[in-house]
Amino acid sequence: MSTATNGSPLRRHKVAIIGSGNWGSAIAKILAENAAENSNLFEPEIRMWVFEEDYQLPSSHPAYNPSQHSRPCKLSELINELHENVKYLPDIPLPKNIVADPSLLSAVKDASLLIFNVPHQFVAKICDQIDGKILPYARAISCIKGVDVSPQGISLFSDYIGRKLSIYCGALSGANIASEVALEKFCETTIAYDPPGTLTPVPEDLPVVNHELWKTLFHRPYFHVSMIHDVAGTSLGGALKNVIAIGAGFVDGMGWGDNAKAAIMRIGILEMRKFGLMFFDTCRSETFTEQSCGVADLITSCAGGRNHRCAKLSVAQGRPIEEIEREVLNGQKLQGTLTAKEIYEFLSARGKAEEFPLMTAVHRILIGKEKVEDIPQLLHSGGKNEPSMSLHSSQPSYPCRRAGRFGVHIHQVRNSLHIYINRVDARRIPNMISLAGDLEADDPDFASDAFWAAREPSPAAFPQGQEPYDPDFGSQDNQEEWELEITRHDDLLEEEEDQSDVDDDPDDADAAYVTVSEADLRAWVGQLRRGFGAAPSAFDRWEEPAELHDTSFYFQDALYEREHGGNPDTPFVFFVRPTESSVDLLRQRNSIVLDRDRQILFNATGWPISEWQFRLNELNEEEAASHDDGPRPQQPRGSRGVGRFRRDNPGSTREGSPSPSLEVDEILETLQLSVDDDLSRLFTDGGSDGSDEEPEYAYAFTPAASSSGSWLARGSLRGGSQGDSGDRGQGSMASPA
Ligand SMILES: NC(=O)C1=CN([C@@H]2O[C@H](COP(=O)(O)OP(=O)(O)OC[C@H]3O[C@@H](n4cnc5c(N)ncnc54)[C@H](O)[C@@H]3O)[C@@H](O)[C@H]2O)C=CC1
Ligand SMILES: O=C(CO)COP(=O)(O)O
Repeated sequence: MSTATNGSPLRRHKVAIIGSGNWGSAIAKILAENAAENSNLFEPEIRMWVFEEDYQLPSSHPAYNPSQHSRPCKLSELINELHENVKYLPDIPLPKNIVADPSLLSAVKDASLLIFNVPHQFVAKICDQIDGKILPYARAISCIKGVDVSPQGISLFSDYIGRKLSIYCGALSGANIASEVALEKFCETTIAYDPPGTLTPVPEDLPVVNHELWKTLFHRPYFHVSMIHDVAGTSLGGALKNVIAIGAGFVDGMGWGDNAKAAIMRIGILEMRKFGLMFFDTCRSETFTEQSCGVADLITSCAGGRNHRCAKLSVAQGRPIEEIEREVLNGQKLQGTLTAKEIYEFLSARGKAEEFPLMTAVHRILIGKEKVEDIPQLLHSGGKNEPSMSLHSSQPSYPCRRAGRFGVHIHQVRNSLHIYINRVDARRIPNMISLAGDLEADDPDFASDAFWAAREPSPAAFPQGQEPYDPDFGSQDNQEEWELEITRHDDLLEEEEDQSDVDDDPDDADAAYVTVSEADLRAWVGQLRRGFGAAPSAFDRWEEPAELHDTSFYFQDALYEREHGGNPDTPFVFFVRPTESSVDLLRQRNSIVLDRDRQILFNATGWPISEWQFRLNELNEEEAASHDDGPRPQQPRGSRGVGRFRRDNPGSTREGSPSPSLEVDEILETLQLSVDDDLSRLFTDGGSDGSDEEPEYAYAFTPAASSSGSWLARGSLRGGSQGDSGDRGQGSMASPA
């Protein structure tokens, strides 16, 4: 690592905040205070992007100067002159190291830490503007309370931002009414940050971006930060409570009193949690019940938030909420009205609106389809729609398939869940071990630190506590399997009676038996999936993501996707030996990276990893079948060339060795894929440097829709020529030796 002689990194992070509304300005104040106090880590100046507008400073303002302020001035100029956001956060002095910048591009230029803090309806446009204009190794936090809903499904703004800009974005959310925070009244907040291991590395001369760094940037004596990993739960808490707060405002507007509001809040938190667990399989139940971003934010928002206030006034005065918003908020924006609509449309499209009676009622009242007076009836369904956590569903079951070389296999045997996982795969799953350690253990050995210590990969494998890319991944040495058998609490008795039926092996030192609550089980399965790179945008395809079935979870997803037709635009990239620069480009292009043995190294596509595994297994099977119905012959490493394909003769001309492993043109045809021209620039001719090394071919597929012809780029990458391995911090991907 490049450091000064005293061991400190050579450079400091430059922080930019995108947004300068009520919360944007309050957060900018916090950032500026902490940047000034931690000048070893951060450049003191905080750039704050201001959506420019003219503002007439009131003559009552103490700094009003008739020669300057008699006419409307640019808001950014007023902020820089008066060190106060006179429109969106009046009467709060801002630190002088905040620089208001009306140019978005100039505000984000050279910033390695980006804080997004705008009303959610403006995010897409902002991302469009800065796409490709930010540092590739930037890391971000979204303070936005909303969700991104499109016809394809729902995703978190943190994910949206990350995907759009090819960076990683975590989330900050909490019980944080901006005006109170700005007055430095004590509160708590939650920051969720859980980056994958495949990002463009943060340069070594900058401080490592981890939980500690984010905490240093945000924590204040009056603003207590709790760092967690559950980005979905954190973001959803902030987004969904806005809808519930409108419901609370309705009943307050009716004057129904505190009991009624408590009922709304109780049902609200259950619906929020149910929504999170149903549609986001990394979501943890306790994020809603234990964190500031969950129940605490719901309480404060139902008491003093803008959504609550405007809904209450709207009912009390019998006027549309939009009118009240314009009248009382002076340009600030409600998030709950739009979120209510988005959530309703999302649920309706999936036939789930009835299962969320409160959120549904709020939206239908807002659009005039129901009456506030009818809220009690709308919520009462004889318990039918009470948010519940049933594990059983009417999902079809699919035949179980073995995940084979792809590491994890999850299989239900009677009432328990068997997870087979190899050691290297386990390493790739952040927190898997600590998560398992958290579970209530049935077996004292399993619970013991020694059990896990014996299995924990060496700390060297986790620089700065992060998971690295493992160049040995897939090698024979690392195929040792663990078997974890997980049993639900409520099935324990039954299970005990039936022990003889359970497929276990008490002599197997790597087998462990855990009793797990349903919430933990869901979270854990989510964690497993996410560890394998399942893109969050795929979550909406899993109607009941963590249901137990007599089948493998992975293939259920894959089959579900297949049955529903899939997406012809889904990219498919098959690639060998990633280098840092190529990985970077492939990430930007929604690609998946495989190694020579078709092990998935990372997945930056919108498809769940399961889909890839499914396809790859199919390929393996087809391939095996095409070899005298026997197993695929093992090729020495580096020799698994697949033949050469030329653009001028689409998908048919081959030279060099015939393909022992893959009929690429058939795949292209079957999957209706073509190759992205741009990707071909990644590849150089293997062996042209005179080395003896076998060229390692790269296969890059992108959707046919993006290109008129169907052809394949061919190239090879030479391993180990990429210089900096960048094996530090989250997001590093070491160059193969
Ligand atoms: N205000 C609060 O107490 C809290 C707000 N939040 C969340 O923070 C996010 C940002 O909210 P606030 O800072 O309060 O914003 P705000 O409600 O003060 O909204 C006004 C902001 O939107 C900007 N704006 C208006 N039109 C725009 C456009 N076309 N493009 C881009 N920007 C435009 C304005 O310049 C101003 O900065 C929201 O998601 C909100 O839910 C989170 C915690 C507390
Ligand atoms: O999120 C908030 C408090 O945590 C503020 O909510 P409102 O947008 O309803 O004011």
